[in-house]
Amino acid sequence: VGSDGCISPEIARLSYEEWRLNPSELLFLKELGRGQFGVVYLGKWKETIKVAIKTINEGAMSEDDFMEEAKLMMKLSHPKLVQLYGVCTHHKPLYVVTEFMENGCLLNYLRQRRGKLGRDVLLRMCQDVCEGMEYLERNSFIHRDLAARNCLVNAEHIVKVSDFGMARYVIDDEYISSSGAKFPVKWSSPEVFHFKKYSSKSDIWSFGVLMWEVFTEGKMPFETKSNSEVVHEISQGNRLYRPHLASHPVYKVMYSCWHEKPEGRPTFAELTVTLTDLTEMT
Ligand SMILES: CS(=O)(=O)c1ccc(C(=O)Nc2cccc(-c3cn4ccnc4c(Nc4ccc(C(=O)N5CCOCC5)cc4)n3)c2)cc1
Repeated sequence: VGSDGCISPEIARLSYEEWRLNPSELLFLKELGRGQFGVVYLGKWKETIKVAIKTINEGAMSEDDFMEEAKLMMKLSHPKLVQLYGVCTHHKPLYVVTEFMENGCLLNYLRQRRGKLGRDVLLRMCQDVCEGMEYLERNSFIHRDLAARNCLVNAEHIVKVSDFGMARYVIDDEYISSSGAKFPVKWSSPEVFHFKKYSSKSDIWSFGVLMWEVFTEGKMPFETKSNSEVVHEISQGNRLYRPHLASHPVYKVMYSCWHEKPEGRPTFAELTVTLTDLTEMT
C-alpha cells in the first residue's frame, strides 16, 4: 500500500512508469449511474486519462475482504475485461477506479439499438464476452454474476466483462440470499440456486443466458415469471426459448450451457472455438 493509502498497479497499457492512484489526481466530471455499491462517475486521472470512478457507499461492501482480493484482481488483465486501475482507501467512501467504457452497459446498449444490430454483430458481442470469460476460467477466477448488465461497451463497440468477483463483497441480504428479490436466479444454474455451488461451469450457465439476452436485444429472461417459478421451470427441465434472431446453431450453443449437470456443459475454452466456427459459417 502506497504512502497515500492507495494500492495501485502499474498501468502497463498507459505508460511504463508506476502510476500511483492519488485521490488528489482524480477529477470527477459527471455521474454515469448508480451501481450496486453506489454512484459511478466519469472522471479524469492526471487531467488526461478518462476513468470510471465507483464510489462505495459505507455498509454496501465488505471492504476489508475486497481490499484483500483487489491485489489479485488488478493482476487480471485482458482486452475483454474492464481493467481495474486502482483502489483508493485514503478516505471514505472508497473509490474503485477502472478503465472507462464510453457506451455504457451492454443491456442498455442492446435496448437502445433494438432492430439496428445485425446477427453478425450480436454473435461478435458474445465472442467478446466469451474471450474475457475464457481468460478468467484459465485463471480459475469465477465471476459469480455474469449478465448483460455486468458487461460494458467501449467507443469501438467492443464488449468487456466487468465486476468479476464483486458479488462476493455485496452486503445486501436481498442480493445474497437465493430467496432474495435481487438474487440473479434467472442467470443461476441449479447447483447455484440450490447450494450456491459456484464454478466456471456455473458462469457458463450464466453465459448462456447472456447469449439469450444478446439475441433478444435485451429482453428480461422468463419475463412473466417470478424467481421461484423459474426455479420450478428449470427443475422441470424447461429452458429459455430460441430468440428469433438466433439461428439454430446459435441456439444449440446457448442451450448447451444449460445442461442440468455442470460436467455436461462446455468450457469457455471450447465455446470460443465453437463461436469462432459459427462466425466463419454464417
Ligand atoms: C452486483 S455486482 O456484480 O457486485 C455489481 C454490478 C454493477 C456495478 C456497477 O458499478 N454498475 C454501474 C452502474 C452505472 C454505471 C456503471 C459504469 C461503469 N463503468 C466502468 C467503465 N465505464 C463505465 C460506465 N460507462 C458509462 C455508463 C453510462 C454512459 C451513458 O451515459 N450512456 C448514455 C448514452 O449512451 C451511452 C451510455 C456512458 C458510459 N458505467 C456501472 C457494481 C457491482
